[in-house]
Amino acid sequence: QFPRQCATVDALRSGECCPDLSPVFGPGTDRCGSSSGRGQCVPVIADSRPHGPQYMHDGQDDREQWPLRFFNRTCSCNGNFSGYDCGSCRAGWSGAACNQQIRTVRRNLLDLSAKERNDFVNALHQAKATIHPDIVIATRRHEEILGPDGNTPQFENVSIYNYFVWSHYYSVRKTFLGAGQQSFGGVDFSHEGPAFLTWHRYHLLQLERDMQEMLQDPSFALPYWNFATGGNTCDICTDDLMGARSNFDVSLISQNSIFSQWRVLCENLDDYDTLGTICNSTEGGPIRRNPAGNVARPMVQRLPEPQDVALCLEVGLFDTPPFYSNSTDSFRNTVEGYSDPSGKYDPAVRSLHNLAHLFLNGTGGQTHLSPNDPIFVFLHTFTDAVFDEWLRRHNPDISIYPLENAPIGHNRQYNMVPFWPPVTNNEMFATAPENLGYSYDVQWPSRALQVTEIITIAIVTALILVAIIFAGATCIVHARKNKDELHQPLLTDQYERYSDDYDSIPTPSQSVV
Ligand SMILES: O=C1C=c2cc(C(=O)O)[nH]c2=CC1=O
Repeated sequence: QFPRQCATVDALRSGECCPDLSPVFGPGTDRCGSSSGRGQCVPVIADSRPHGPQYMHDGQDDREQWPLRFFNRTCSCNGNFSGYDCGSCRAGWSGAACNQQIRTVRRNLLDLSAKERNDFVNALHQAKATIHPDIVIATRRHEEILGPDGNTPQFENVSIYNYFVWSHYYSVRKTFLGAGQQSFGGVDFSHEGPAFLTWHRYHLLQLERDMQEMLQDPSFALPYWNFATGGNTCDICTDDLMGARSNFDVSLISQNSIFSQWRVLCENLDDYDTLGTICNSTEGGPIRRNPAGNVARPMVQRLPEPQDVALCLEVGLFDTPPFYSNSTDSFRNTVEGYSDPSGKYDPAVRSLHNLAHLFLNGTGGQTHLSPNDPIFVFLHTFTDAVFDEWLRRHNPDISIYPLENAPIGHNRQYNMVPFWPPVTNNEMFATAPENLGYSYDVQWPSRALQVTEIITIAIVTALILVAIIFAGATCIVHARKNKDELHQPLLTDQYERYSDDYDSIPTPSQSVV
């Protein structure tokens, strides 16, 4: 969440987090890379527009108006420069001057070669074991952040992958309302609202960026898992990818997979919620996963169908009031999985993203823990691919993203919790290839016709056939009539001539005797 340089008593007391980039002339001489024109230290802008009625404990949570409870000054970087000290580049740019455009391609995990699979799994494992070079995590709420003596900042180192896990936990944690009081769970800064898609997009970008730096490979891209197979097996749960099932315990990962050695973060929810502490970097038990194994909920024993993706891409509105998990005809609520795939809200439904989580039935199915299972990364890159395809097809104006009255954390200009430097939902609401430097290599399913559509098409086709037959018959009748009319003058002539002749024949009375 915060740069190591800012996890100090001085920085926390001053509220300023503007680290030096390369302070050759002493501390404070190159804040935000100002000496090379990369950026400057500015006041933080935090969203103060009203949020929705779901949260009613204003004043009691450090995540309100993020990140003002901790810092009110930050670096603002110029041009393509980016990062907490303006020492890195905006997504999609690289090079010392951040003027080289890059475009990475996120591919289907199943399309990776044996070597690519091996390299990728090793890279993830390296991220699990490598201390994040820049970021440390808070282990106490702001009230206790300087420690019992007021002089010991309560921050810890965390690995690159565990930071990914921790940031998700921090965004969904309950609001602590005081010792002996029940913590408030009706708050979620990354789910059940319009920021679901923008938040998870940035979450992935941050992991991808951290891994690119760790590997010194700007072309490194996270693959995706196309979970919409309609099947009841996890096709990426093989030992060369996410790990097969253990032969000894149905809910563990096979020992042939490196992921069987991973240990999870943020398990002790009850402690955090009753003591008012925050998950730290201490790891606990193994990843649990039992795909399709939830016998108590048959509905989550199958993955979403390809058709579900095709249908949800047709939902035209990004989100609808109340911008929550009961929104209907909302693309966001549909792909998140609280509506049926055509967009109709139904409290009994779990579809798409939610269904894929619940299908995993273990660590990956519990919101405070789910990123501990690396499948989370690929489940979410696919969800992000659907979001990007929706943006491409519908080309929405940003004005459709609610500015206010969305659940707390979800307004358009809200800084996403707990990312640093501050980044708004707004900034992630744009097509990825053009604005963020990555694209997806996906074949989208075309939508199968529904029964009502087949009936409508049959009726219209029948009507058209009847019309054609009727028109044909009318033509024939007209043609015959025309033909008759063509012949008629001759007959008339004849008749007239005949009549003339007839007229000219003297009647008996006229006969000259
Ligand atoms: O990790 C997650 C787990 C989830 C479970 C549901 C549900 O619908 O019950 N939703 C989830 C979202 C997650 O991110």
